[in-house]
Amino acid sequence: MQDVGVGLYPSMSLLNHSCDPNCVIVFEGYQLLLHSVREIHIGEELTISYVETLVPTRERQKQLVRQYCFECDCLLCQNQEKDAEKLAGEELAWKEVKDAVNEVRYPKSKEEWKHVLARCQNLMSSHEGHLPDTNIYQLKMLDCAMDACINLESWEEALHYGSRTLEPYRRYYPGFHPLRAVQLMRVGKLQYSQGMFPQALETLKQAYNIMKVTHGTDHSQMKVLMEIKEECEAMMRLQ
Ligand SMILES: C[S@@+](CC[C@H](N)C(=O)[O-])C[C@H]1O[C@@H](n2cnc3c(N)ncnc32)[C@H](O)[C@@H]1O
Repeated sequence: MQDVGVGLYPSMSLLNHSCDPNCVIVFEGYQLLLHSVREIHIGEELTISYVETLVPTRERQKQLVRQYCFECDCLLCQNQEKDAEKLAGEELAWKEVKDAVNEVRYPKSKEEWKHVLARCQNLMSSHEGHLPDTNIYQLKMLDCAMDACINLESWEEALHYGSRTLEPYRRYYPGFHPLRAVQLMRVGKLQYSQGMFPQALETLKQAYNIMKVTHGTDHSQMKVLMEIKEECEAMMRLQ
């Protein structure tokens, strides 16, 4: 798996969509990089996902029709795998969480982040036991709470929310997925910040194994990842 040789493809805009694609596109500054995420046979079509694959089949399909005017009939759309799990829990609860998460606009100040965090904390405590972390709206809220805590420099609480996202990320972004690599890296950094060096190293190694495929070893994010990994190893040698 490697750089797909974009030279063969005159333009990335020629790539068709699959909800289970064999390639991903990642940014490097203003550059777009195309990487294969599984073995591709000669003559096989290269595909990317045009939409966030986390959302259930019906929503992905609606978005593809609305934005790209076609109906997807990939295998994932046909078997609707994981849809039930993605919407597990009480419907009234996840609909409230979905609305709340969709309302969040990127906060511009600490006060706004505090407000976002308080909203997430209230929702999580009122729906405790009614929504599993595998529900995608609960998952989005955990991500949102993690972002808020990072912006408010509440590292321990950020790690609490981030750790809870890892298992759902593993289920919903299997194989090599850039979002899972970045999430593992974020959680690994938080573990490092809390002095949890062996755990951080393990998480960062998982991030590395995915990122070398999705981003490539020369990517700037990979260099940042290697630096933290090395710092972590140094701290472990000192202990
Ligand atoms: C960015 S273009 C992709 C290249 C396009 N197929 C071409 O030959 O120029 C996006 C358009 O390709 C078509 N397309 C992409 N993926 C598709 C898929 N999985 N099934 C059907 N049509 C698709 C849709 O018409 C969509 O609006």
